[in-house]
Amino acid sequence: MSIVALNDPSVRPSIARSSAPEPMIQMRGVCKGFGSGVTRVEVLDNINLNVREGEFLAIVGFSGSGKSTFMKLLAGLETIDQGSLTMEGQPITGPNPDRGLVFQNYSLLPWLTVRGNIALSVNSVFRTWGRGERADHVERFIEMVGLTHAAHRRPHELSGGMRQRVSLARTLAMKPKVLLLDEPLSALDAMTRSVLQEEILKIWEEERQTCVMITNDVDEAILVADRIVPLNPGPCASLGPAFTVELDRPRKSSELNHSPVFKGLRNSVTNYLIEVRKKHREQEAATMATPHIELPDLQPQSMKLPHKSILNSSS
Ligand SMILES: Nc1ncnc2c1ncn2[C@@H]1O[C@H](COP(=O)(O)OP(=O)(O)OP(=O)(O)O)[C@@H](O)[C@H]1O
Repeated sequence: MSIVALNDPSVRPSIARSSAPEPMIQMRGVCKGFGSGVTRVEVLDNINLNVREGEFLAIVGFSGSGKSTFMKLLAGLETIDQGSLTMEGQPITGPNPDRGLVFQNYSLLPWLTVRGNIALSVNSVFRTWGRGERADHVERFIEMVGLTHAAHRRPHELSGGMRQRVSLARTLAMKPKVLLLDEPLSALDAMTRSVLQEEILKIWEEERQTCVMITNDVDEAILVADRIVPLNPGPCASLGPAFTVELDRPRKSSELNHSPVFKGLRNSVTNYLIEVRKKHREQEAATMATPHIELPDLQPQSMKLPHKSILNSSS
């Protein structure tokens, strides 16, 4: 396991080496906040990150730290306030089929079947392809996520895990250069989650797309990723040190549990997260501590009014 401090100014970023290939995604000094005036929230602060072509990168962090905001910036659904964010050297200014996003909440069209939902995306991206070619492509991705038997069903006839598979197939079928996975499995039960983790991994091993996955599950991050980067607690969340996952592929969760490398890495990442949260809470407590205020020595006055009889008008 090796650790590279991304935010440590003494560590030279990889772009400084002329022989290094240009990263697929590059973030430099990225800041993002919402609102204005007193309601302004600074969510992300000085984010610096390179994602290499073909790399599987996992971002782990706490709830509310800004993980979805981070992903929306990569997807082009939100724009940065400061810094630079590029893909293949070009600024990311809006959504693009080159960046496919899979959400936690699969937004499938309820009136279309599994096949129809996937075909809709395929038809919109591959307009120049012949009808047969597009249909074959759709079937290939239905098969890839193991839904051939349910291709004719509508979303309400599917389980949560099956819907998430459709969502994944729909995005994969558009052949994005970068796959963005925003906690795609967090709404699923442990068993389904574990099956889908291995499926995502299998598909990624076949396709080797650049992939950025957000997760709050350290074990999941180690199973899938080449590198794990923690997102420190917000507001003003910054990235922590990158942990390299030095485990051979293909990986299986049942086998990893016995690996000393896995256990060591899990301890390192978890300890980092615990420590950073503890520090954050201490800082919060220090800033929220009530200042000692000297009150003036005032004597209470009687607020009693002279006695009056109140007569009921109806009597
Ligand atoms: N459009 C928005 N307008 C105002 N504030 C926002 C907006 N989007 C996010 N925020 C705020 O930014 C902060 C981070 O939100 P975000 O959804 O990115 O966190 P998260 O880490 O994904 O959270 P969770 O794990 O709970 O989904 C929160 O305080 C949230 O209220």
